[in-house]
Amino acid sequence: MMTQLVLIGFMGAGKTTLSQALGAATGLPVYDTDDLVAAAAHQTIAEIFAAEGEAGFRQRETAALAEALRHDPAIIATGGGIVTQAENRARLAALAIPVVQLTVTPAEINRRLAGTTDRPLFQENWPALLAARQPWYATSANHLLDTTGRSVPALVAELQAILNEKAG
Ligand SMILES: Nc1ncnc2c1ncn2[C@@H]1O[C@H](COP(=O)(O)OP(=O)(O)OP(=O)(O)O)[C@@H](O)[C@H]1O
Ligand SMILES: O=C(O)C1=C[C@@H](O)[C@@H](O)[C@H](O)C1
Ligand SMILES: [Mg+2]
Repeated sequence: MMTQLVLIGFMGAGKTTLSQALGAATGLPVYDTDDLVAAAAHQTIAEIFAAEGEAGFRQRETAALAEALRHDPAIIATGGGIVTQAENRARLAALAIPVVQLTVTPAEINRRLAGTTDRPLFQENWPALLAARQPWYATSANHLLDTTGRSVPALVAELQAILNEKAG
């Protein structure tokens, strides 16, 4: 049986946080493409960007998504830029499992990520990135979940309902 769920969305939308909380609530294993990339490279994401540029990181990330999807059951958190690659968008759009786009307002992204330095692209003109990616998240996902002002437990309950919908 397919028990998989993928979380996509912009930096700070809560993909990592909610994947961990959903994994804890369900006992399902969690795979985060950012962690898979860092583990395979034995480097942090910032180090990979510095050494290989964004292009090198994207190649590694595309491989990590394919790897994560080989696991079942699996709760899969992606990096915020997974949809920048046409190959990943096509892969996600073709999945017969829940692909949930997490959204959050720009003001709340700022609040959540203020002071962080571990996301190289958050240090740049991220509102322009968000605008460019918006249509790609939409075409890659089959569920939408707004996280703005909502607690992690409430959001986990929504994700569990999406998983159960699929199972039922
Ligand atoms: N529902 C929420 N309410 C308040 N804060 C949240 C919520 N979800 C996540 N956060 C906080 O926002 C920050 C970013 O969350 P997280 O790392 O899960 O985002 P992400 O979507 O995985 O980002 P990235 O694309 O960079 O991996 C964390 O400090 C986290 O605690
Ligand atoms: O939105 C992005 O492009 C990124 C998001 C993070 O999850 C990391 O994958 C990395 O910092 C790039
Ligand atoms: Mg994350």
